[in-house]
Amino acid sequence: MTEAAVSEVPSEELQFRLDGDSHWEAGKSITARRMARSLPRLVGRSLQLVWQVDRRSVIGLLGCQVISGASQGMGLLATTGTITALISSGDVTHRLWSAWPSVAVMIAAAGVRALLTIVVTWLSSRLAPVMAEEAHLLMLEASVTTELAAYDSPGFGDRRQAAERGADFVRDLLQGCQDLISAMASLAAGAAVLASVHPVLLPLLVLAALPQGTAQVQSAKAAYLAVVRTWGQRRMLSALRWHMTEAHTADQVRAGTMASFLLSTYRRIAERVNASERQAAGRGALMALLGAACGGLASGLVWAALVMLLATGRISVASAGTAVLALRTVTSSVQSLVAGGARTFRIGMYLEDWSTFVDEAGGYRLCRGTLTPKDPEEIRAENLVYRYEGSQRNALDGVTLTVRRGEVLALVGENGSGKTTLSKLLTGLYVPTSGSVMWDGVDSQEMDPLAAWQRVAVVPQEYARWPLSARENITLGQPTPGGDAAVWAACDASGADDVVKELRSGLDTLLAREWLSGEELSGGQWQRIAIARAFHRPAGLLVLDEPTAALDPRAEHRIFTGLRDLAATRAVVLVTHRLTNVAIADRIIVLDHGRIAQQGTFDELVENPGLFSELWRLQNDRSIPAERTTDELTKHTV
Ligand SMILES: Nc1ncnc2c1ncn2[C@@H]1O[C@H](COP(=O)(O)OP(=O)(O)OP(=O)(O)O)[C@@H](O)[C@H]1O
Repeated sequence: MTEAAVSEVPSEELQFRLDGDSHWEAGKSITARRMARSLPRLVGRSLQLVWQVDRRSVIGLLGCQVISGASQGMGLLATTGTITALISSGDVTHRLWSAWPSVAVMIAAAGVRALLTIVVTWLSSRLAPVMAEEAHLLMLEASVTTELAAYDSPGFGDRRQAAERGADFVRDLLQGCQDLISAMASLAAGAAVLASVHPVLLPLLVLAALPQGTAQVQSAKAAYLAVVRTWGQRRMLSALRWHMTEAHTADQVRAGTMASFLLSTYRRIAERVNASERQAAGRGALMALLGAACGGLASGLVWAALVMLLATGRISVASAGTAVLALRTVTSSVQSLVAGGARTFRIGMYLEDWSTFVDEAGGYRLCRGTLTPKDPEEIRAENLVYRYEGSQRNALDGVTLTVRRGEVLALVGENGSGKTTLSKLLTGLYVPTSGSVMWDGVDSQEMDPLAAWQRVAVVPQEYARWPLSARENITLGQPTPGGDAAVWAACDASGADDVVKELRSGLDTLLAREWLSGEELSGGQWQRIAIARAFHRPAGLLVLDEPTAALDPRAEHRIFTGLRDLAATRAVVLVTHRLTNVAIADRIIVLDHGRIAQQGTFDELVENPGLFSELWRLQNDRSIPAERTTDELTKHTV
């Protein structure tokens, strides 16, 4: 695409923002007060997480912080004793002897704090990775228990991505909480000492911290919003990175000489993301400047108050000395508190995304019935309507059909006519928008979905190439009582036996050459493994969606000659464009724009005029090659 062509693209297309994306709006409405209210809950949630994995370390951490705060208070109080002894009358030796106990307390307090800091660092570094892993696991758990339809929903990807980022931040939250607790402990110790010197000093100090606190919270919010605003663009960058570096597109990037186009597209999007971040950084710096100016003025007021108190004789010189030290402690703890609070506020926003996703599974938690189905004898679709979320039209519109055990039902039709969607509804992967799918009279929505899917075996158009052993690729980690004999039987029926026998360690061979020095298979060999996977599954409903697209004629023939035997104990739904293959089916359903256009046996459909016979004629039209004579073909071959 040329630069001129790019500039004509509507700007909303370049945002990669989805319809129904409420994240941005939600982000904008975050207020410091709302966050302050939800922070204790989020901190509680993280503590609960860490409590589950290592409660002894949590108790240790909290204990260390309390003791550290107490020893800091003792050290500060001992300062008054030290100064009083040093400035009292008498000879130097006597004054030093009187100061000694207070000095000993100060040294001991500093020693204890130094030791505790090391223990806290050790405990935190043990806990942080465990917490992060646990947070990711909870998120993965939520992801795999969503309805499949979630993945068709605008906004779900955003929520999942936000939750993933939140899970990354859980580790930082621990550090944030540590800093907060430690700052609070120091503050409490310093504040107690300061209040004992004179009660007016403390409120003045809190006042001095407020402008900086507000500024930091505002710049944290601006930084968060900059990330949310560019969410879609970041996702596009990540997709481009994936496509530019992974093996599955490496040949096309090269053969299509796409490298410079992809790099310039990446650079252009990255620039937009950077611009947004720069804007947020500028806003943050301005806020910090304002906060520091106001905070500086207020701090000056505190010091002036201290001087006034000393000058008017309201506090002694020793107390003033203590107050100076306490003020420094309290000032630095208030600053840590404000900075830590703002950081935790920012982390909290990400954590809110994670927490909401984990609680609600992105709004798509599987929530159907509890009935445990058996292998179905009969599956009936009644007036089935399905519309993908965000789509303007129905993918299926009023489909009624029945498929029984022992039967092969073929679904044919042009691209986009609804075959795959229908097969996903029959297996209970999708629930209908209206109408019903009944397994032996039980509505698919009333069945326990996991129990129902155990009764289903699917060869999808795009099958997974799991980076696992050949055996696990076939059993999907669920071996049957038949063990390896059952695996070999499935391989035999699918033609995967020839593939597995060639592998260096047979079924034990790792099929992940690219990453893990295993062996790699060709496209057709992978498809044989995918078919073996479905044949191995003891399921009453077998769905084959273009199962032989990558197979050679011998392998394809083997599959279709064995299919009737497989159908003896199963209901088989076959989706294919190769109409010669559907001759094997007992019944053929022809779909057109989501509706049933025709149905019948192969012979009936071929003989009667209609969509099927038209497609059949086109597929068997030899007129194009027939125009070239055998001589011509031979000439080309030579
Ligand atoms: N995830 C999705 N989100 C929105 N619309 C979708 C989605 N998947 C499919 N569709 C739409 O639903 C309709 C039916 O698609 P489906 O995949 O069922 O067709 P198909 O007959 O299997 O096509 P093909 O022969 O190309 O595999 C199409 O118009 C398609 O655009």
